[in-house]
Amino acid sequence: MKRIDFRSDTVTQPTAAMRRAIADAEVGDDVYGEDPTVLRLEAQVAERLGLEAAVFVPSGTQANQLAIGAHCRQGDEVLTEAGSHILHYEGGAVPALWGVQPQPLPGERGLLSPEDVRAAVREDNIHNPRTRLLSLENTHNRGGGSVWPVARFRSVVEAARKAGLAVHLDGARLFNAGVALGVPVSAWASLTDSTAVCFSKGLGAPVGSALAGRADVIREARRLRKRLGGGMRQAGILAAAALHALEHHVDRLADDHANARRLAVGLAEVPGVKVDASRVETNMVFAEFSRPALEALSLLERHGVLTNPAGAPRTLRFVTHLDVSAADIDEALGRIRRAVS
Ligand SMILES: Cc1ncc(COP(=O)(O)O)c(CN[C@H](C(=O)O)[C@H](C)O)c1O
Repeated sequence: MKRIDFRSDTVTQPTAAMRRAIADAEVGDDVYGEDPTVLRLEAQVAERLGLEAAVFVPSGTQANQLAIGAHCRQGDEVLTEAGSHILHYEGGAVPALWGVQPQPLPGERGLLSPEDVRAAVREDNIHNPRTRLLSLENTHNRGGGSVWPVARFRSVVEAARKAGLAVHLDGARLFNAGVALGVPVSAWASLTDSTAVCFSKGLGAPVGSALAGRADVIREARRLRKRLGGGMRQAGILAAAALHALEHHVDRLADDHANARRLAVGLAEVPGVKVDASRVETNMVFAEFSRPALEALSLLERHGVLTNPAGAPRTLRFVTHLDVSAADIDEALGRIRRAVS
């Protein structure tokens, strides 16, 4: 039975056209700054995000961690929403790599308010960690793929700036946010000091992310990347895939969003499954089952439908992507109906 894989949009496979772009890539030694394809990608990402510079990195996790290392010093504090990826899925890197204390702030579907930020910033007192950075996430993974309204994002960034904080955006799925609202990704990214974007998720590249930002931040991030062993040589073969993805796979994210809505509407009609289809904003569907999440996950897996836990006791996360079609959605719904009946 063909597996229908909703575990994540990280599972996408490079298309034949992308593989041709990889094979034809012009390359050089990127540690010497001589890989023309990496240089082209970094320039394009900076320009598209409305930021001064960018550095190509192997993963979204590394992009986020380089930002924290570049913005913060030991004993500093980073404010972030309580469900953020940097808190839950990066191996404790914030304290482990940088000696920085994360301060989780309860948000709603991953979004914060200016008041949340103002209330969390510590006064300058020798007892206190220094609140140095606000790290936001758009779309928000544990928030269900939620999108930040641009005006709200701007007001939260302004509150952080007034308090003297730098602002980082984990934009692993920022292109999904842009397609969902019909705005360029610079609408959010240009307001920040640094923004991470991933090519290896919905955009379908096999590997790679980028950190864009102020030139001084990216210079420091590049040094930290080398320190972490992230200096890559002929990385143009990976950058070519990212360039191909930026050219051919951004607009089609709307298909993933339509498939997510299709899945949500279908799941809402399955007995014993609870889904609020109106809350599906991008490529994620959070569905509550009438049994513990891991039991539901195993049951669906036995029927060839792969998912991941979503963080709540009975909820599974379904992520649509390049390798899931509308026909796959209908097939999966049939399998899920049979599985839970
Ligand atoms: C918001 C956000 N920021 C950063 C990352 C890290 O990207 P990678 O390190 O996996 O490239 C992810 C990956 N998210 C993955 C997924 O959703 O399946 C897992 C949870 O790590 C992410 O969702």
